Amino acid sequence: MSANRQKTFAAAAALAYVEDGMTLGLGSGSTAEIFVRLLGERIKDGLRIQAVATSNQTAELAQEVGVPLIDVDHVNHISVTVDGADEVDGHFQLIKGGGGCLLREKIIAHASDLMIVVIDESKLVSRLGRFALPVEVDRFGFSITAKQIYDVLRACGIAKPDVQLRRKGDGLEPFVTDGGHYILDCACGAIPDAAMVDYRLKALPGVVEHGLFIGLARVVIVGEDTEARVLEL
Ligand SMILES: O=C[C@H](O)[C@H](O)[C@H](O)COP(=O)(O)O
Repeated sequence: MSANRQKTFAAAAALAYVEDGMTLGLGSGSTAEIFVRLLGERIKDGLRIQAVATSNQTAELAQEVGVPLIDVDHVNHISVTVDGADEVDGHFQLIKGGGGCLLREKIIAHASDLMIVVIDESKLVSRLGRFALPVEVDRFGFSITAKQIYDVLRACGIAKPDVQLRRKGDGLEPFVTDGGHYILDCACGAIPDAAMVDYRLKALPGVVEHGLFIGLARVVIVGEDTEARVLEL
């Protein structure tokens, strides 16, 4: 069965958490995009909400499908954020940032009363790390930061980390985030202690943010072939 169908079940189930008058955080990526499109349909049917987007791409889509956006610096309170993930483990720890939107996603998730993660089944893992961990870094001295990240990952028990600068599709130019930073993708194989990696990466001056989301998601909705499974902490 297609991952797209599973993503649609998950995104549709997240609508049950949306109520009139809420300010929502809109995540990024293909699953969050399905949610935004479904939200647009509800708004056409009379739902009244406003939203803040976690990427330029999501903002463009929201405008296209009629979801009213509010400037992030005019938001007082965000009730619910709905976002995708690249990996989710049994403790609701996430890897995010496959699309390079992790910084804004984390800012909005952290400011929300509730973060709901919508995924297809393939994203559930017993241990994080099969997906390369994206780390957003300042462009200045990124090679120095890459070396420091390598050392941190080694110190966290990852035997052979591989830290690579993310490039655009053409492979020539570095990928640049909405915030103007580079992404270093860190292949780890498995991450034995995500909390330690979180803490130690954040201590590096060149690291702007990383894709480990720990203690943020409280609801995970897993799209399956015929329905969605809602997991709550
Ligand atoms: O930067 C991108 C985001 O963290 C996405 O939410 C994540 O990569 C999952 O995307 P998708 O739903 O397309 O698999």
